[in-house]
Amino acid sequence: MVYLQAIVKETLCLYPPEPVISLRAASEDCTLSTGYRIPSGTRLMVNAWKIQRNERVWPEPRDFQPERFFTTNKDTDFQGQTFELIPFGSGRRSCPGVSLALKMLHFILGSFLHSFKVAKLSELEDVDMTESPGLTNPKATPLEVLITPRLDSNLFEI
Ligand code: HEM
Repeated sequence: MVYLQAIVKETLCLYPPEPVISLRAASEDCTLSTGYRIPSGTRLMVNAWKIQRNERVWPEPRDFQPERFFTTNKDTDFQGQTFELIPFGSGRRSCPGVSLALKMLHFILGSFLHSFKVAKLSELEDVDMTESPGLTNPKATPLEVLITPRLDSNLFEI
């Protein structure tokens, strides 16, 4: 279960369902470390997708490496205080559904993988993970996989 939780973290890191977090307004003047000056009142959108692939923060950011959450990023969580991983946002308007979402993701993914084997259509071709523009980070090509029951077939009879 610990490894499955790391897989969910890595998935929400590489493919945040809300890649650009909605509007905020700067409450006071500030200057970012990159030198940008942001006057008070400026409307801002936070690009979580970009932050979560920033190589200054994440080693090999484009590789799918759930194990990073046991080593280099073991203290990174979804509480909104580790700003390199913010798929649920941060602060007063962060996602109130985070606990429910994580419980459901772990439960559904765990039950699904326990019950079914999932395979690619072709051993020779990788799954196309290209993303396309959209509010919810849709994939460019719909996912097609082969799903076969792992458990005895009479367990699926009603
Ligand atoms: C993987 C699942 C989910 C993800 C990635 C997600 C992500 C987000 C993000 C990024 C925001 C904006 C946060 C911000 O502006 O800082 C948000 C807001 C919100 N989410 Fe979620 N969410 C998920 C599931 C859920 C669930 C299960 C519920 C409810 C049962 C929920 C209810 C809400 C609500 C009501 C807001 C608006 C909060 C506000 O504006 O004050 N979300 N979510």
